[in-house]
Amino acid sequence: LNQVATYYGQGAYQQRLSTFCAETSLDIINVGFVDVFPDVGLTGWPETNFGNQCDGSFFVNGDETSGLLANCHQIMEDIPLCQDAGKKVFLSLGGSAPASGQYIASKDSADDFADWIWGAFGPVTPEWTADGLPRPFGDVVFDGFDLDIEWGTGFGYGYLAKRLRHNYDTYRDSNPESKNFYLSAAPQCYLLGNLLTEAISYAPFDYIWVQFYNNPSCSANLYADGLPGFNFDDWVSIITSGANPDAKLFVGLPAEESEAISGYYIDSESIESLVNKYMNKHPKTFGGVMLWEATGSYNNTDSKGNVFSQSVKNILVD
Ligand SMILES: CNC(=N)NC(=O)NC
Repeated sequence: LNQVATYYGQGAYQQRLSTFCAETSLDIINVGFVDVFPDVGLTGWPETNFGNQCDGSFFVNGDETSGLLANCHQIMEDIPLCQDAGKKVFLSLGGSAPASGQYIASKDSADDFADWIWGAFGPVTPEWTADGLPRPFGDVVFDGFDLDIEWGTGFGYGYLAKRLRHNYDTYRDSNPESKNFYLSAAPQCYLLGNLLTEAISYAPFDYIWVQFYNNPSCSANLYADGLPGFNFDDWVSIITSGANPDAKLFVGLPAEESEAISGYYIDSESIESLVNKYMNKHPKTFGGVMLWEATGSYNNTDSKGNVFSQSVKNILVD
């Protein structure tokens, strides 16, 4: 079924996550971000940033203060509400800042990073807690992990994704009753020098939400303006020739005018035309729409009082 995905964690004056758990149009919520990776993180741990949602205290690692937020109680309390409402909640790695944060030094450190993320944010294991390692969201178990890679050289992200998949598969082999886990990625829409296309060819992602905004050569506004360049077809080819040819491709779009560079927001009429064309052109690969981001969508209501994600959902399912 065509789904709506969004991001939560960086919205201006955002409300707690439960507000968006109650939004029936949202199917997948990416909570962002793990914005600094261990090779460059304080004390060798990843660092996190969830906007206005935490109390500013950080975990201590040995006798050093890390950059890992320790008290984000509202997010911890609310993720189960979203999951009970049938939504998938992913933890997003990356984000748009800091530029220096998304560095992976080697394959070994990519594997170590994946193991750390799995231990801290995946299923609760006695070993992890016995080692006194942190569970920033307690017993909350994310449904998957998202790579929102905006910076770096491209190195390591495929290894990171593949190791996460390995960890899922190993865990499910010994816990066959456990829920499924998912991998997603949010590449920019340009192809030359793209930081995630190699990872997509190497590791089996389940969802690819391409950022068809803020990029002059390939964004959705070109389609809306009747101009060439919108490259959804190219992304279908990348996915169908990648490690998971059945991955779903989402059209990534701004949720309101102010959440993208001027000119890149397209309205629901344009989205309806674009969705109708590409959903029918690629029925197997078309998966839905991703909106950046939840608070912007919530503030962007139409004449009928529908928030933007609801307008988009109505287009997808009608
Ligand atoms: C300002 N940062 C972003 N727009 N980031 C994204 O859209 N990530 C999917």
